[in-house]
Amino acid sequence: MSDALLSVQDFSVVYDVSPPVEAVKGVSLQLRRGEILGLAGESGCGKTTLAYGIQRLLKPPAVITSGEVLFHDASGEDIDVNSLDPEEMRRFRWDKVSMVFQGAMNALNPVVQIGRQLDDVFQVHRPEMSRRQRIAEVKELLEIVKVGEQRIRSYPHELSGGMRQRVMIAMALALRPQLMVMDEPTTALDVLVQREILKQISQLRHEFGFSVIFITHDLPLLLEISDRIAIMKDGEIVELDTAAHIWTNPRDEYTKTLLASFPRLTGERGVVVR
Ligand SMILES: Nc1ncnc2c1ncn2[C@@H]1O[C@H](COP(=O)(O)OP(=O)(O)OP(=O)(O)O)[C@@H](O)[C@H]1O
Repeated sequence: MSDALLSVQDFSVVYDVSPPVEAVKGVSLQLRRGEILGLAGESGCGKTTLAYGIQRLLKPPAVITSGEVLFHDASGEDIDVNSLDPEEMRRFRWDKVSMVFQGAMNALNPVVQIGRQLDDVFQVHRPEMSRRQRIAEVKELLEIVKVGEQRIRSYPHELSGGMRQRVMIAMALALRPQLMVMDEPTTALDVLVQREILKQISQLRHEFGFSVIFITHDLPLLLEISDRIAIMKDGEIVELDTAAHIWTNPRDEYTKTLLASFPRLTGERGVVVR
């Protein structure tokens, strides 16, 4: 596929405990450049293990037992993620991929102004930038995520939960990654704030061209935001299709069960403009 960003082939992860847990079993998928791929499925089906595993973020007792992960870099180079040494892996994670975790907004340092925390990202990873350039970038980022540059000197506690999560998204965007992995990024927020943020993520990926892997057990939410959705069950992807097809024409029995477990309030799909 010419517009693929990530190709995952026969990827398996086992937690080496007694008895061993086969958390991800022979998963293959391709993520396209600029798309939002939703990863859905009930708790424990392996979503997080898969998303972390393809970035090699898992720790023992997790063992990757099979699989290839190829990152098709914007430069044209194909990067075999499994073959990177620790230093290359560290740089790969910062330069190409970024993560937004559930409750990430609580990860901000409470005693440091948010502008300063964003500035730190550039100081560490773009040491060649001048102070003036960094401040300009930080202000721009705060504008992009609609926090507003006037908040540059705010402390986290002076911001709402939604605003803090936007700051975390700004941080994830800072180095212009090609892939953003979001693990239940808006779960802790109320529904309206959540929608606003999702809408913005969707617009930003058009603007900046990054792809998103969006993990949640909230299938209705995924139907709104995703281009395609992978449904996981017991470590396997049982169906992968466009959000429209999953909604109107689910083929797998488990997908149907999952859809039926959510009330259909409006009968229509989609509040978020994709
Ligand atoms: N450190 C661990 N040791 C042993 N088993 C684990 C470990 N971490 C996860 N598992 C098991 O691996 C399976 C997949 O877990 P995973 O967290 O990837 O699922 P998930 O779909 O992301 O769930 P959730 O939505 O609850 O986060 C589960 O059966 C879980 O119990």
